[in-house]
Amino acid sequence: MNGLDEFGLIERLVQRVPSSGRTVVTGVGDDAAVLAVDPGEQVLVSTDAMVDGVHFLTRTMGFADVGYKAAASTISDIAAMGGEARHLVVALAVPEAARLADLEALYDGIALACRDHEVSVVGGDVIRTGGPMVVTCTVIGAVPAGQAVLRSGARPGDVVFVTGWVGGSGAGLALLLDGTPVAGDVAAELVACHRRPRAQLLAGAILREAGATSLDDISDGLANELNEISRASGVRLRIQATRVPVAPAVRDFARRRGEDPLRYAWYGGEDYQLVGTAPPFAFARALARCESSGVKLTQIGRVDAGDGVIAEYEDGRLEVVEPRGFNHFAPREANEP
Ligand SMILES: Nc1ncnc2c1ncn2[C@@H]1O[C@H](COP(=O)(O)OP(=O)(O)O)[C@@H](O)[C@H]1O
Ligand SMILES: Cc1ncc(C[n+]2csc(CCOP(=O)(O)OP(=O)(O)O)c2C)c(N)n1
Ligand SMILES: [Mg+2]
Repeated sequence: MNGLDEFGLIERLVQRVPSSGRTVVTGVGDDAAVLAVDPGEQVLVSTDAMVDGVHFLTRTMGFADVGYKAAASTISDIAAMGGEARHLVVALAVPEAARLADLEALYDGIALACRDHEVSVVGGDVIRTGGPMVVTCTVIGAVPAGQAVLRSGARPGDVVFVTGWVGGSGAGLALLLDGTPVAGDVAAELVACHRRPRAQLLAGAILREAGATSLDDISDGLANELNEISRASGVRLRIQATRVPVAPAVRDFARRRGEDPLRYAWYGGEDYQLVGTAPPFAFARALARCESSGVKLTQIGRVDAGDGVIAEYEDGRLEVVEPRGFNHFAPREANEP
């Protein structure tokens, strides 16, 4: 580590990231951070690990991308509760072969994600490992007391919606792994979706305020997340497949590979868009606010009594959407979109 010991390394890395904020009483440097909460709030906490060889390869991501995505994908869990993200704690397991410049690039990626999402780093841990690099981010956020949007509130009659475009990250990964020839701008867009996802904090807050009844972020694929909501809420979700906003670049990419573009939306994962439900009047309110804020929001279906997720295709075909998608403990071939 260029002659730096553990404490020198921590100092060097922390210098690169935003570390103060309105609610930071004591940040990096003591046994624990001291954080203020406003009256009438509840605290949100979530953690996610990113592992070399599982979540990224040197072939698919640079170190700055790894840092950015580790932070943004963790922050996304706060968006999925309708909350405000505030602080990040970063635990870093550093393999023997890592160079200081790699860790600095990783931290520059974390710093950029912190700025984009208005979050500060208030602590962490650095350890050496004989195994692969592991970056674990823990995010701390807040939500008005009693207003966090759970997965369990969907009710028959609600609208099912998704934010933004989906499928880009899975297609970007397929492109990085197999190198399908596509136009330069299409390739750049798909790769950016995979490497630099953004947490949908504004959309989450708008949807909470408008009265969404459930929310989840797309880490493992739309098929998995819809099934999570169906299971937690005890309802059936009926999805109109043609309404799923598969990104135009994904359609282009899939066409060249002779694939169904929808597979990247159902099973690709890591889009970090939000999927959820709301009563029709609440959805209309959210849609108006999203339009005036430049947030894309699309109705993709309806909630019925029953269970499971059903997709309706243009030709009238109905299909059960199985909760298949990324699963760490499934056989390797089951994790391909
Ligand atoms: N090792 C663990 N110990 C305790 N809770 C866990 C553990 N791993 C996951 N969880 C919890 O299980 C739930 C589902 O986890 P996960 O599928 O990873 O959620 P998500 O896809 O939203 O990140 C979350 O509430 C998470 O905090
Ligand atoms: C090299 C490589 N192979 C496969 C993937 C795909 N992938 C890895 S983890 C994952 C799902 C999201 O990660 P997870 O740890 O399950 O996040 P969580 O659901 O806990 O938020 C996906 C789609 C990838 N990003 N990179
Ligand atoms: Mg998780």
